[in-house]
Amino acid sequence: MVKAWYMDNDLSDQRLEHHRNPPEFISLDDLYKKTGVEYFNININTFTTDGVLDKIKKDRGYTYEDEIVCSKECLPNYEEKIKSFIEEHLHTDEEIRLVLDGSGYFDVRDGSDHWIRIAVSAGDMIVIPSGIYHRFTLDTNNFIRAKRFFIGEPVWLPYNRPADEMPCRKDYLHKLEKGFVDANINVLYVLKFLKLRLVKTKFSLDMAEGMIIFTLWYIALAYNYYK
Ligand SMILES: CSCCC(=O)/C(O)=C/O
Ligand SMILES: [Fe+2]
Ligand code: NI
Repeated sequence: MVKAWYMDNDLSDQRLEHHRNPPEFISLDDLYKKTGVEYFNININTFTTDGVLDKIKKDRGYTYEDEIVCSKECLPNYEEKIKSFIEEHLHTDEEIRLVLDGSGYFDVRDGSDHWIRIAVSAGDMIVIPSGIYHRFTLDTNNFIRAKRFFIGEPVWLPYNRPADEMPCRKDYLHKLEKGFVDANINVLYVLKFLKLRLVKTKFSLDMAEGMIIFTLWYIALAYNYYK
């Protein structure tokens, strides 16, 4: 089960946990609010048939998938790859991983540039937004097997920090400033308010529902246009 915490500033072996003293854990809600990192819990025993992963893939347009195994035996150019994963970097696209076996740490920077460590193991699926500075390391088990997803043709290229002038970085900072959750909460408040008003003005519940679906559709269109 995933856990996330703020890291200490100790630069020794990155495969260790690196808790602060005392430890400062962070909930998945706060992780999303502070970084935009999303989390899904997937049942790895049933995911090929239960439809949960299929729905996520369909909703989010993940058209490509493959598997990566990080271990000395299985990863070509192991030392080099492990070194590049732990370098602080960003990508122009989301980094989407579903852990099937083993474990590891994804570290992401929050808005104040502090490292948050996300400990992932089997069943943990995380979506790291494009433009966020992050890194990956194996833990002391030295093994992880994960699915990688992508929208369209995969681009794995990391851009090491500093990459502050990249459009995806500016875009990410803009989203961070606006607040990852506030936008969703605002929409929910608007819809709740709308439903109350419509029902109060003697609209039938069905018509109110219809108006809300129309509003949602309109908001989605506007969002896609302006994002
Ligand atoms: C478990 S996936 C290996 C790490 C990786 O692919 C990546 O891009 C880290 O930033
Ligand atoms: Fe990455
Ligand atoms: Ni990467």
